[in-house]
Amino acid sequence: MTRPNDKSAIRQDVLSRRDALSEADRARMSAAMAEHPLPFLDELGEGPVSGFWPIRSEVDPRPLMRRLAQLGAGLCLPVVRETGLEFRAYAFGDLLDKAGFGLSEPPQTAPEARPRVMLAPMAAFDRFGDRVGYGKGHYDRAIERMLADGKPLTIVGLAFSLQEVERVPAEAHDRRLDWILTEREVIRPSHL
Ligand SMILES: Nc1nc2c(c(=O)[nH]1)N(C=O)[C@@H](CNc1ccc(C(=O)N[C@@H](CCC(=O)O)C(=O)O)cc1)CN2
Ligand SMILES: Nc1ncnc2c1ncn2[C@@H]1O[C@H](COP(=O)(O)OP(=O)(O)OP(=O)(O)O)[C@@H](O)[C@H]1O
Repeated sequence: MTRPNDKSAIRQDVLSRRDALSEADRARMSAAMAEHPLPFLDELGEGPVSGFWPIRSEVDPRPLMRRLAQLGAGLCLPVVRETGLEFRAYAFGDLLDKAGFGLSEPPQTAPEARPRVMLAPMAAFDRFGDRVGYGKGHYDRAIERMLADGKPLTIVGLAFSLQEVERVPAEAHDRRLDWILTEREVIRPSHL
């Protein structure tokens, strides 16, 4: 049996571990994460990559986003709306709006985008490809909505290796990750 509380206990535990990292360590590990051979390069020609603008002690996906942009990928970022997450185009240098929780988001004038590859923030993850987010179900619902158009979506979870747990109590609505990137490795989840 999986109760929602299992996830919040894991979230709290792992986030306090992540908060204990120094800013210098986070920067070093975020840079290392961008240096791996990337298994989803073929998909880059098919549509934009959604990144995110880091908050608090999150992994910083921007070194990886820069590399992807240099490889020719278009980028987009999430925007929180009443109706759920929306993705809007972003290029380095564009201005972002400040939003709640320390978020930075593209303005409503930026064109809407449907990512082909999604870099997903995670509070915790396991090797089976299950993730825990901030508990709002934003990403779970956005993934559901995107897949409804029948087109492919490659979901890549990003986190520091110390955010790995033995097993996330996954629920029916959770979509598994295709890849996981940490500062140490590229993980192909074993979908058991
Ligand atoms: N960088 C980044 N951008 C993102 C997300 C994310 O996880 N990371 N999101 C992913 O969905 C969406 C924003 N969702 C968020 C939902 C809740 C909180 C938040 O901080 N909530 C509570 C509790 C957090 C906690 O457990 O520590 C709070 O601050 O009180 C932040 C972002 C879209 N953009
Ligand atoms: N596809 C979905 N459709 C409807 N409700 C959903 C869906 N996905 C998640 N939810 C609801 O959202 C809430 C949070 O879900 P969950 O605990 O899985 O969030 P999370 O994985 O931590 O967050 P996130 O996906 O935002 O990173 C739950 O109450 C869940 O029922």
